[in-house]
Amino acid sequence: MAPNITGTKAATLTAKAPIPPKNAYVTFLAGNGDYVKGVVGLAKGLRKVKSRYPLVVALLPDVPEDHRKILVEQGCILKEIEPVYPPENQTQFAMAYYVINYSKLRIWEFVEYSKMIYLDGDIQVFENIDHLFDMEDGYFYAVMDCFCEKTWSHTPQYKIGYCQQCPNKVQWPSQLGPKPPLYFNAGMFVYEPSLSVYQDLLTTLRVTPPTPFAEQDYLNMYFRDIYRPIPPIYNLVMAMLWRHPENIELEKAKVVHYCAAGSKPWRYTGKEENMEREDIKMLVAKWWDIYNDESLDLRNAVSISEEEADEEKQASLEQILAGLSEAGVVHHINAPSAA
Ligand SMILES: O=c1ccn([C@@H]2O[C@H](COP(=O)(O)OP(=O)(O)O)[C@@H](O)[C@H]2O)c(=O)[nH]1
Ligand SMILES: OC[C@H]1O[C@H](O[C@@H]2[C@@H](O)[C@H](O)[C@@H](O)[C@H](O)[C@@H]2O)[C@H](O)[C@@H](O)[C@H]1O
Ligand SMILES: [Mn+2]
Repeated sequence: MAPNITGTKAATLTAKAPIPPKNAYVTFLAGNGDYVKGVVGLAKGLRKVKSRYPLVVALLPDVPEDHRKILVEQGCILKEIEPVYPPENQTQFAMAYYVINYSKLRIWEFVEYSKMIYLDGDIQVFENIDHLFDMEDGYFYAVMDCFCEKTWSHTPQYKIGYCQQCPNKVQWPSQLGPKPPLYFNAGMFVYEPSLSVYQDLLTTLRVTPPTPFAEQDYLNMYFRDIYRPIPPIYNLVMAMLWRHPENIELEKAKVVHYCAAGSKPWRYTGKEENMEREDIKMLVAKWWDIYNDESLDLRNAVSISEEEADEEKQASLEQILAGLSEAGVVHHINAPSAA
């Protein structure tokens, strides 16, 4: 017969301790190519900045076993997802491979996490951004994109030279209708997983004609009413360096997005337009410094932190003993047995 517990004891027993919010970073990996290097670099970069949260990798079934093993060894949490395809279409995507990027939508299903920061695999985090998880709930946070690269030549804004990064340089002509709403780069965003939003994203996608920037266009349309721009230091869209240098303070960039043509560090040749710039060479070298830093591999980072913990324990023990002897307390430490 269970004891009859009443009053405050019952209340304390039944009152559940508030469940702390579970946050995580998440990235997306598809194919058996070299983007896995981007994800390894990202995992090591987050470790270097001592982020408190894990990196989840949403990966397509075509990611091979050896790549998965490498990611697990770097401490990533792997979650296999099924691809998401847009409705039948004749769209000319800005890059043909963008069609697989609709699969990013699966990350709204990761409801074991209360808030997540999505980062493309071609992104590196050079300073801790954990504080972004503390921003007000209920909004979609991301950095504004730029319309000046050739990849935008299909758009009216490109054709008239309008860009949201310098809205007063070329006025938006009223005959083209309302000015385009603020538009974010979908390589980095702060969002809250939700099954109802996830279902609605997939349902709405079925009746939304695809457009050149694939899921980036779609996410901009879908979250347009709750989108809140955050400063470019949280997603330096590389082309900003030559398109809008007046909006960029490179030394303050906490997150760098290697999205300009030819800037992927693991494929960098320096031959494409703008790739011979000193700032690009510096950013690519910074990415490789982290990727090649073996002390940031999980297997080494753990042993180093264990060593540091032992050293700290030893130091605090010596401090306590010093304090005791100052107070005249004689203490005996059994010498380790000679055996
Ligand atoms: O073959 C590919 C292409 C893309 N991606 C993932 O999809 C993201 C978006 O593609 P990408 O960054 O190349 O687009 P960009 O930002 O350069 O336009 C990448 O960062 C990767 O996380 C991938 O894993 N394998
Ligand atoms: O699938 C569409 C992609 O669109 C975006 O790519 C960039 C890239 O194309 C640059 O070259 C452009 O200059 C930039 O504007 C554009 O946003 C996202 O970074 C990527 O994560 C993904 O959403
Ligand atoms: Mn990218």
